Amino acid sequence: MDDPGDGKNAVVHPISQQCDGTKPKMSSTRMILLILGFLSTLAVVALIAVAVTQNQPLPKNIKFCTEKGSDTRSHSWQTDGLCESGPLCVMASTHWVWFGASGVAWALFCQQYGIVLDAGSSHTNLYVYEWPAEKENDTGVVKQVEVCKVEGPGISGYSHATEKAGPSLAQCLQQAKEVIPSAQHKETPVYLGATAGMRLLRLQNESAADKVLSSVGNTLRSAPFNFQGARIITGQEEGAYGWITINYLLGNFKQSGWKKLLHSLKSLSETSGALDLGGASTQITFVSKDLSSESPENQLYFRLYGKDYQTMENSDLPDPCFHKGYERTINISDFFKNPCTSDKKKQLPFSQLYIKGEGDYQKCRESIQKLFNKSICPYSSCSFNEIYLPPLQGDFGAFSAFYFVMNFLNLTSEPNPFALNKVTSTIESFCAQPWQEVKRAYHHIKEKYLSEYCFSGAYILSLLENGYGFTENNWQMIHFLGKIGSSDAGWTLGYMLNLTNMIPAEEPAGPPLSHGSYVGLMVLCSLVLVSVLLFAWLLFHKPKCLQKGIV
Ligand SMILES: Nc1ccn([C@@H]2O[C@H](COP(=O)(O)OP(=O)(O)OP(=O)(O)O)[C@@H](O)[C@H]2O)c(=O)n1
Ligand SMILES: [Ca+2]
Repeated sequence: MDDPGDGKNAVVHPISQQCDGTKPKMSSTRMILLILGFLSTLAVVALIAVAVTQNQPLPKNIKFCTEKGSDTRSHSWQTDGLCESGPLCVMASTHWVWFGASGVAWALFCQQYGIVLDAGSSHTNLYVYEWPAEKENDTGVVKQVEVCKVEGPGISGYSHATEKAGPSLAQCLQQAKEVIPSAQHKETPVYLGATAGMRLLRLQNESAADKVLSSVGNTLRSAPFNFQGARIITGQEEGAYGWITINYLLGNFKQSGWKKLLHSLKSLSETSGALDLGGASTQITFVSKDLSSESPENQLYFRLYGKDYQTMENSDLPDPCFHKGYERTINISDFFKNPCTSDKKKQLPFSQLYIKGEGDYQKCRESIQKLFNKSICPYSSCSFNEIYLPPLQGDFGAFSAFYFVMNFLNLTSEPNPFALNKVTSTIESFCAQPWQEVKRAYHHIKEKYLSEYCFSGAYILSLLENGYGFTENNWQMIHFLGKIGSSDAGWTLGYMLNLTNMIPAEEPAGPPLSHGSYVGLMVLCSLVLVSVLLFAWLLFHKPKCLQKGIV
């Protein structure tokens, strides 16, 4: 700035030439005006362009509430018809959430819901998931808000009364209706996926399996939700969706992660493998360094059902995998009924078997080991039973029965997992406890589960060590997980993410600039505009003020 108090000391500046009464030449004034006009226009255009581009609606990611509804829970939102017509919604409830688009436009988004029923071999679980609609492609935003355990057996258990399979789900559907605001019911997708129990029933009795599916389909169709199908999923899908679930919940797909998932299989080594053990099947899923799969599915799936049985001379069957003092009677006809044992059917002179526990971990483990046939492998490496298994790699999240059993035995120590020898010795000493003692100590636990923890512990160790080849060295790469955050580890979340297109086919659409660059550019453009205007103002007003100073 020129010194207004002392004309002599005034800094000589093109503008100050006017203070001397010297008129600037017309051509240079016009030139300056032209430059100023050009710069202002440029700054205004840049400001508008940056703002418009940055705040463009992101088509796939945005959903608006469409109906008026009532809300019973603090994290759900009432909606208003205005939301149907455009991005501008009117706030009608204190529960509403407003998202500002950098001061240019405002929009309201509400919660979305999805329901998945996991129709397992032993039971059915209904899960309700919730996420803010506008963020559906962000990892970690989908959360389990409810789980309901269906009373009674798994749906495959209704093979003799197929019409009862559907109604068995009614109570959990009612619970879902209460959890999800009624305005959202119509647009809430509901999926049912049936696993090993139904796969086995389909092999045994296809028409019964169809009738069960049709019964559950009818019940789900008559619920107020958006029914999307009830089907039997393959073991490969179960493994893959379990893998998606845990990696989604662990945040391994965050931002660049989705890109990694889609574009660079190499960087997927940063994901966790998934180990699932159900009542009638088990899956291992992980990303292998070996990208050229020798096995077409590049995943492995196998069914394991029941236990090995021994030469039977009489109807007493000593079983080392049950506690000493434990007894159970089973019908031979039931035993040979399922497809995994039917080819071993024998004519026996008795109709029932009396299982008598021996509580011998070593013997139990040896019997189980015989299930894993490692003698033939048509590939460079196998788990067992001729199933391709590339070298193990990275961390693994182990859930379902892996978790139930390890959790019961207090062997799920995180973040410092127990060493393999500690796990083995714990299971061994648990198996050695007499049944009466076990029952007394754990009277609060369902007898069916309790009686099988010794077998399940030995089975898990056989599967992981002899089957998959985990050793003392990489055992601690296995993390036994029940939940991650508020969501259960399992295939259902991954299934829903896939079917609702929340696993984007390409990197999620986002604003072209990062927030920092956007703010920086806006500030820069604004500064240019302000400077230009200030310059223009000085150009036209300074003479007077300076003249005042000189007078
Ligand atoms: N609290 C629990 C719940 C289940 N289990 C046992 O864990 C096994 C697996 O249960 P789950 O994962 O629910 O199996 P499903 O999904 O029904 O079976 P699948 O996936 O094979 O269809 C069952 O044998 C059950 O006895 C357990 O020990 N403790
Ligand atoms: Ca399961």
